[in-house]
Amino acid sequence: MRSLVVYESMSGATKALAEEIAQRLGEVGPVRVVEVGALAAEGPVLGADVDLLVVGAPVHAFGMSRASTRLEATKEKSPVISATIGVREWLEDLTIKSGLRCATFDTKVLTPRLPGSAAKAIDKNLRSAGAVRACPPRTFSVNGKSGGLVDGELSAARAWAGTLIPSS
Ligand SMILES: Cc1cc2nc3c(=O)[nH]c(=O)nc-3n(C[C@H](O)[C@H](O)[C@H](O)COP(=O)(O)O)c2cc1C
Repeated sequence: MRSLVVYESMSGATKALAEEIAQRLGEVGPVRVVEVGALAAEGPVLGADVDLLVVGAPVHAFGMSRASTRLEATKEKSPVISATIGVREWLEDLTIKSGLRCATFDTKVLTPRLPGSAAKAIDKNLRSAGAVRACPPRTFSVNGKSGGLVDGELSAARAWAGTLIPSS
């Protein structure tokens, strides 16, 4: 199984999860983990050789980030990792093969627990573009806007990635 793990991240929490997920998926086949702006710079068409697409992003203002929320994030921490575009903008131009398996995740603060999901929005967009769900969207928790992952979330992400591997 060839996997592509795409992430957007401001201060590194979502990136750390993406790398953990990629490491687990790498146990069963080739995997690439890439920041969304870097991938978008390669063009809007996703390689036909990908079997599983995993996309992760932080929740900003109850959903996917926008240019304005990413600017706001730079006030929390600068420089940010995803400094060019976010998943929202990448999805606008994305072309994928029909039937591509996809899984989405997001990061959001543990307390106060706020409504809203980036993962659900990404999932909806990917399925509109022709992807099929490998599993429901998943949320992982962080300690405040740039306080890093809540303890246990890296191992939870690893376990979640394991559920994306089809049993042979
Ligand atoms: C501008 C901005 C808006 C945010 N809005 C929300 C929100 O609506 N709900 C929430 O739970 N967390 C919110 N957060 C916290 C982010 O989800 C958190 O910073 C992110 O998960 C950290 O991941 P990263 O290190 O990969 O950027 C917001 C953060 C920023 C910077």
